Amino acid sequence: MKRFEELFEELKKKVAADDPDSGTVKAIRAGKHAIGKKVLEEAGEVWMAAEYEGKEKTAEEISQLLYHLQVMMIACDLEMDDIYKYL
Ligand SMILES: N=c1c2ncn([C@@H]3O[C@H](COP(=O)(O)OP(=O)(O)OP(=O)(O)O)[C@@H](O)[C@H]3O)c2ncn1[C@@H]1O[C@H](COP(=O)(O)O)[C@@H](O)[C@H]1O
Repeated sequence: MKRFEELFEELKKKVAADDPDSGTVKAIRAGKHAIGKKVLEEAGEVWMAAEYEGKEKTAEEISQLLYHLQVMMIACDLEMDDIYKYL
C-alpha cells in the first residue's frame, strides 16, 4: 500500500530523473491540457462508479483521480503545502 505523500515523492523523482519508462514523465511532457483531460475523465469515472459500480470500484477510480491530480500538481510546480494551506 502506498500513501498519498509517498506517491507524490515517487512521481517527483521520476520526473526529475526524466525516466523514459515512466507514464508520469510522458504525461508531464504531454502538458497541462492533456493532464487536465485525464483529470476530467477520471472525475467522471469516479462519479459513475459512485452511483452505479460499488465501493471497491469507486475506491479504485478515486485513486486514479488522485494520481492525475498529483501529475497536474507537478506540471504546475505545486507542492503539498501549497494545497494544504487551503484545506
Ligand atoms: N497510481 C498510478 C496511477 N493511477 C492511474 N494511472 C494512470 O491512469 C490510467 C488509468 O486510466 P484508465 O483506467 O482510464 O485507463 P486507460 O484509459 O486505459 O488509460 P490510458 O489509455 O489513458 O493510459 C492508467 O493507464 C495510468 O496511466 C496511474 N499511473 C501510475 N500510478 C503510479 O505512479 C507511479 C509511477 O508510475 P510511472 O510514472 O508510470 O512509473 C507508480 O507507483 C504507479 O503505480
